[in-house]
Amino acid sequence: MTADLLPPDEPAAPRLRTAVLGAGSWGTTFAAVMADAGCDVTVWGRDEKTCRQIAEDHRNEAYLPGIELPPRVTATTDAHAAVRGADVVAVAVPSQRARSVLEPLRDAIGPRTVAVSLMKGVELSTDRRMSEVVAEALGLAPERVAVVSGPNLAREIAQRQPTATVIASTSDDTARLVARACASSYFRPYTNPDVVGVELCGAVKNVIALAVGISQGRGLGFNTMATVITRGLVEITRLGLALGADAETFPGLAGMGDLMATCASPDSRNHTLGGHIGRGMTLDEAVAATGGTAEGVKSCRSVLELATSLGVEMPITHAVVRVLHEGLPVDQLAPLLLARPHKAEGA
Ligand SMILES: NC(=O)C1=CN([C@@H]2O[C@H](COP(=O)(O)OP(=O)(O)OC[C@H]3O[C@@H](n4cnc5c(N)ncnc54)[C@H](O)[C@@H]3O)[C@@H](O)[C@H]2O)C=CC1
Ligand SMILES: O=C(CO)COP(=O)(O)O
Repeated sequence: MTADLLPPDEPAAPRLRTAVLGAGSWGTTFAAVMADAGCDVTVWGRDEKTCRQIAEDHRNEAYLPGIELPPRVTATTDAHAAVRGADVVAVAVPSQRARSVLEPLRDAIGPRTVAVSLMKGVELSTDRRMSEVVAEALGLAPERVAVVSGPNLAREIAQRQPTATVIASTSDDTARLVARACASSYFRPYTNPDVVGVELCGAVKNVIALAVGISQGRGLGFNTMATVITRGLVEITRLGLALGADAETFPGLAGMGDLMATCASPDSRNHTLGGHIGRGMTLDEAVAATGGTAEGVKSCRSVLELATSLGVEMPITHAVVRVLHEGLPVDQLAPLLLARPHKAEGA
């Protein structure tokens, strides 16, 4: 409904001011999503040329070739200026870099600003989820932090193809503010109080997508893919429940939804990188050939550490760690998983 169609006693909600830290594919796309939802958006990026292109030409050719950005998206290399006075600050840098990007901004965050993690990783040095890193680095109470996670491949959303997502926060007010900042005719947010579950789904599905990519790179077909996805969801659920997540989150958009999108799409960096490994590249070659941020490469280790510390079995994640980081030959991955002792499906 446009402002002039509102009844006279219902004033239009004030336009939100938002910032996005990170001018890569998801940061730029989410900025466009928020602008299409009616926000004024400032993107912060490290690269001057990229910021100038976003602000002046309404494009980010390095990350979103051919996409025209809404004019309400601007950009700066001054992170303090970007976040000052913002109602919502969304963070979309590689997970392992988030703490160092955010800590210097602690004093620039306003007393009512809400921070949003768009990241799908787990910090290596601490095994912390990204919403925990965001809260710690910015000195915010957990209820001022939200997580956005779901089947959200950046390129499709930048083309304004319809999708849905999950906005998780321990505070319903925070989740609803973020939903208001990003809801549009093609982007439908659902709120969820289960931050732990939503966030783990986003991080671990990248590891499962690596495993699916590896199997496809080895020439294996749909039965293998379905097996890895289904058993992958079982291990995501097991870890989530051990950390207190809600069982209903896992078959939802952030769980099964994102697993399906990431494990099926050639746009997924994790899926693509897994394919390179399956076809015989070394990890360094695969990282270089893929480009962009494939979070599962690092987060598989922190996820496994987290699982081990809780006594949770995650055989697919463990196998991915062994192939990527411990020298297990890629053709040994399937035999390793299939040689495990037989058991009941629900055990
Ligand atoms: N691309 C996608 O479809 C989606 C990505 N995500 C998540 O969003 C996060 C960001 O991913 P993308 O935007 O896709 O990655 P990207 O690789 O497209 O962009 C990363 C951005 O971070 C910047 N960056 C790298 N190191 C930095 C540092 N030390 N300090 C500051 N900036 C730095 C890069 O210059 C680049 O602008 C990841 O956690 C990813 O899992 C979540 C949903 C969808
Ligand atoms: O998270 C994503 C889709 O929801 C993007 O996946 P990749 O990081 O593997 O490209």
